[in-house]
Amino acid sequence: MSLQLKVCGMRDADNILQVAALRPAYMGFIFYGKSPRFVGESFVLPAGFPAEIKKVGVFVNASAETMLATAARVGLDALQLHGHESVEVCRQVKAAGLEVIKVFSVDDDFDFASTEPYREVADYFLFDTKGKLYGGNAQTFDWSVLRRYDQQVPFFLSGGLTPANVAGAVALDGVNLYALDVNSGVETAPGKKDLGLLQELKNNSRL
Ligand SMILES: O=C(O)c1ccccc1NCC(=O)[C@H](O)[C@H](O)COP(=O)(O)O
Repeated sequence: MSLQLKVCGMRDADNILQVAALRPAYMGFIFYGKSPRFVGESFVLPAGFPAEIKKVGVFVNASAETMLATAARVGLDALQLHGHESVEVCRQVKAAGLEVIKVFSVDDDFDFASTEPYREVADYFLFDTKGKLYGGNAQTFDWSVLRRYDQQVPFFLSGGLTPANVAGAVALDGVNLYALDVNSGVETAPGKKDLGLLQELKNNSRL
């Protein structure tokens, strides 16, 4: 399986369709009211959104009921759980037929054993940089810690990816890397992706 790309934190209809034309495998929409990229309560996808791009709802400590209602209304394919969601919440999401991407905030001392309870209920893990915010911290972590991860669940790598550093992420070998997740590193303002930066990131990563 070749490395996949997820573009996260999309919001505006025109920008969504422009980025969709570059065909990332996943696009993420943030349903967390305290994020500067919050899509709002009545978000809908613009007409013409390509069916082959997986639509990911990003949530922080929301109830399974709330998330599943949003997923059904918007037509989401996957949920990215960015808070302290329990294994049971992940199980309910998976049982509803959605992909589960469980997020872990990583620093030098991160203990990958904390992911183990989630391995039966997560399709993917997402390793993001531990920072002040739940997500969108625009900082990388030391990717060499990923060598300590030896489980079967494939992961998204996230946190501070930019056109300048993405080649280093692609070059990580011997780790169970499934996809790269980009956000603020290709923005001109929160939620607004720059097509030139995104194309540069794609060129530099050959994604
Ligand atoms: O981006 C946000 O504002 C955000 C807020 C709360 C939870 C998650 C959020 N983003 C989710 C993502 O998947 C980001 O792509 C990820 O955190 C990396 O962001 P960045 O460091 O800006 O590339």
